[in-house]
Amino acid sequence: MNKMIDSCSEFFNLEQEEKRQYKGKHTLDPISCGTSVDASVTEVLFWRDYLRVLVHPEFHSPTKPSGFSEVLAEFTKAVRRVARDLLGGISESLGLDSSYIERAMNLDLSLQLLGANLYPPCPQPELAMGLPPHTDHGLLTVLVHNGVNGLQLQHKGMWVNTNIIPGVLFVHVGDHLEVLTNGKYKSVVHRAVVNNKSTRISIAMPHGPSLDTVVSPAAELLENGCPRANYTGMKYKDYLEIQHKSKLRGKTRLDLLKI
Ligand SMILES: O=C(O)CCC(=O)C(=O)O
Ligand SMILES: [Fe+2]
Repeated sequence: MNKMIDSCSEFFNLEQEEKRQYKGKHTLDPISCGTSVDASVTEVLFWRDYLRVLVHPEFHSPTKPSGFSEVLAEFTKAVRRVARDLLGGISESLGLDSSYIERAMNLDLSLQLLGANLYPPCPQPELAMGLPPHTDHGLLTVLVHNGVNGLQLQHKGMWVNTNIIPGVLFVHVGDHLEVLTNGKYKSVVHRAVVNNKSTRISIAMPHGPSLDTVVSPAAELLENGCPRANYTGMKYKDYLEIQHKSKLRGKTRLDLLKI
């Protein structure tokens, strides 16, 4: 985990020239990096550099810094194993077979992303935001950071600071687990704030279904006592396209699927 954080730090320290080749424009570009969120759709800038890499089902990696791709490959595999185990446990918690989500979401071809964020110290942190309030699109996101806090979760209308112990994997629920479970699991609205002392690095790894899976509430969950589906189905890939074009704000994209 520390090796992955160090490698991301080295990537962010590369010369602009070397990073320029990764100026991705489309949501499924294998590698993209830049500043803020996506300057083409967001007029407000955020205090953040990012690197976004598609790591599964096809593995991609920047070629520099040296050793990056080996560290990323190992991290990708280890984190995917954790996410799959958790999804097995979540299936059971819903009274379903432990392999239910794995099969229904076609996890052998699951979309897994590396989302690395760098938040440098900000002279006026009260006037800036690292990442605006949003939910993640996948089933689960596994997050680690370099020990500098900054992630806040929305709970009952209030922002709650997280205090993530270094070395711990922090996991939150994404939009598609909310849809699949018909709202039994709720995706978490979160944001990243910045500070004026230390650089923060976070690595978020969203795990989704396969791109062509149409996700709708599991029929098995609608049979017993829950009379109707609260969400319409949508292909995961189409949802990602919509998300890419919209401004990051709270749960607005999930509202599109609510019946
Ligand atoms: O930096 C953080 O803690 C949050 C990152 C995040 O929410 C994301 O990359 O989706
Ligand atoms: Fe997020």
